[in-house]
Amino acid sequence: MSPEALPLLQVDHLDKCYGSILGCRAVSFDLYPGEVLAVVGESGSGKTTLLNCISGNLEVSTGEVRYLTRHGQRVDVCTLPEVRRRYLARTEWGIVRQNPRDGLRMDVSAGANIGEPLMATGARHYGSIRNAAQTWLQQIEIDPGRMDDLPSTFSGGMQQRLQIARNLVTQPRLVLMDEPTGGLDVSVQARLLDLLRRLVSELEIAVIVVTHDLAVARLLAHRTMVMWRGEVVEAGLTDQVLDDPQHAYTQLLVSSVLMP
Ligand SMILES: Nc1ncnc2c1ncn2[C@@H]1O[C@H](COP(=O)(O)OP(=O)(O)OP(=O)(O)O)[C@@H](O)[C@H]1O
Repeated sequence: MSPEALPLLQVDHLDKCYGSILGCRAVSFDLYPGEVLAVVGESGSGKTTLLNCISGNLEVSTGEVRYLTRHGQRVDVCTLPEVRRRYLARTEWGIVRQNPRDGLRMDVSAGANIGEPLMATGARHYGSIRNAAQTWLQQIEIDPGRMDDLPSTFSGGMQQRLQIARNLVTQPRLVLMDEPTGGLDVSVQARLLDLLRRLVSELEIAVIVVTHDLAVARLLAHRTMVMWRGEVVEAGLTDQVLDDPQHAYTQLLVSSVLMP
């Protein structure tokens, strides 16, 4: 991350209410190119609401989400016409969902799951698409010999790695991840986290990762933001937030992990 870089994303006083229910309130932060931000907090604290507002999948109540495109144009995701938002989602963003089945096409092969986003961004040469799929399968430690197998024949951890490859193959600039290791065995989680850490740093992607697992924040994120009841109660460098929490809720969150 270069010190003079402009923020890739600027979230400014974002509020989201579902009728009378608060989703999130007054959320503001900047995210720089190549930076990984963890959003942590208990269930119902507003993490997914925030992520969905940032991706434009959920209409905000008030506030702005400004994104700097590859072409140097700053756009407000909240007011961007649907067609332009879809274009950005296809060409500049990735979204990794907790359940790989929500982020994969289960009725096409593993290779096609990786090849499709490439085709959607203009790749046409069958041989090079297949080569790229093969290289990515190797990257995510899946035997390229399984290229023509359906994702349903893969384990949960393999499916999640495939979803990650499907999202990263187009070299997005911003990836949003919602509990990417949730629902996996601890040993599978550790392997996935290692892989994510390597890929994110090699490809210099900016990431917002929503998690209730502080170990995920510790391993992946440069900065961590703590949410409680829809609001950000603490934010800073991950080590600082987790080793020296200032807010009572963060202290509780950190100490509850330390308890046997
Ligand atoms: N579609 C909806 N309609 C009404 N209220 C909602 C809706 N989605 C979320 N909420 C409410 O918004 C608040 C924040 O929920 P959100 O799902 O963003 O939290 P979260 O931190 O992501 O929780 P989890 O970790 O369980 O996914 C909660 O009170 C929730 O009940």
